[in-house]
Amino acid sequence: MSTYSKELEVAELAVQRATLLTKKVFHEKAKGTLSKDDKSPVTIGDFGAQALIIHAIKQNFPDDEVVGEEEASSLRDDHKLRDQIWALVESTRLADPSAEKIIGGPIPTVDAMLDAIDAGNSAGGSKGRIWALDPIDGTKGFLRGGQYAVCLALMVDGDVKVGVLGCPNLPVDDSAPLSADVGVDQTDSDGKGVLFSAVAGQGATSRPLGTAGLGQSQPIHMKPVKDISQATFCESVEAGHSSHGDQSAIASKLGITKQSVRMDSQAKYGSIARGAGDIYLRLPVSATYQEKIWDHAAGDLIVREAGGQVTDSLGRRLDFSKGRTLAENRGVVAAPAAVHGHVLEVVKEVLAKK
Ligand SMILES: Nc1ncnc2c1ncn2[C@@H]1O[C@H](COP(=O)(O)OS(=O)(=O)O)[C@@H](OP(=O)(O)O)[C@H]1O
Ligand SMILES: [Mg+2]
Ligand SMILES: [Mg+2]
Ligand SMILES: [Mg+2]
Repeated sequence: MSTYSKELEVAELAVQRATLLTKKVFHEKAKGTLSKDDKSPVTIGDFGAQALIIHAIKQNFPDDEVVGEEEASSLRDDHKLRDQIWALVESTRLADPSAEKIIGGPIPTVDAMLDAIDAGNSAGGSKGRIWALDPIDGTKGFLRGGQYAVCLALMVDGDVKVGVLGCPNLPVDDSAPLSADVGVDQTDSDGKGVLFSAVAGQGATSRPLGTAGLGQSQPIHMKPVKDISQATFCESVEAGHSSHGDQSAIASKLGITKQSVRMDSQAKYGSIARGAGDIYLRLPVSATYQEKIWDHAAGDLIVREAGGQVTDSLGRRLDFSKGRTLAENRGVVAAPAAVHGHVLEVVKEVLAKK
């Protein structure tokens, strides 16, 4: 058995099961949305997916810790919302009973569900086995009908070893070109749904995120960039999450005339890892915001294992060992390894002029 094969299997199946739940909510008009203290949204889909994934981790690796985005305090008082989530969680099973068993079967009780959500409270850090979980990355995209991703990564002593991204609204086909509207008015109908995975030192793969079971996996690679002016660059939809102005200045300095592709979530990392896009730029808007580890851990590994390089805007590798945030990093620059240095020079030039 190769290293981390059990962790990869559990992570892939747990993410697949969680996407079955998020897909149900995606099609509901009422998504049980709450506004968190930082004013960002959370839905019954985020809570349910976090419960299912942490349950799968704890059944298989009881001593592992989890840094999960969500926590259950608001549900402990709001029984209506809690029961809505419980109904979803209870009704979400993998089609294959043996696969369902691998990820721990059903959650036994509503209290066990709340406890599973709250088990995502690890402080993170540089020691031991810690999973980083974003049950729905791009919640705003999820609510808008755009892209979103269910994201899970295992870190060992602060290094990402396994990364999985479930992207229900991206095309299955790795060779499908990135359409300019990939981030808006999306569906998860036929031909949609892809699961990206990587294990450190073992490459990156994609496979269909089928509802009946995971499809065959195949290796993915970033596209060699012959002429950077022809590159496709990806960025956030929300102007408050990354600086569209800086990113457009960087693109034009690189000679890129093509419109950027805007989409929510780590679907951006998956899209460049399989060569549908080339570059992901996330330049900081605020001097104080610290990126969260669950927004980057899986994508960082998948891009690097597909032949890319990922650093912050100062050229430092993303450091997942500093706790729940990337406290020592500023922004993200992800590109094929061969052109990353060039892109980074331009990033530094543009930021220096500010
Ligand atoms: N101010 C600020 N700056 C940078 N990033 C922020 C900020 N506020 C929130 N977030 C996080 O952005 C996550 C979604 O990032 P995306 O790249 O998908 O952004 S976007 O929604 O397309 O704009 C989003 O993840 P989810 O909450 O999982 O959706 C947030 O963790
Ligand atoms: Mg959020
Ligand atoms: Mg997120
Ligand atoms: Mg999230």
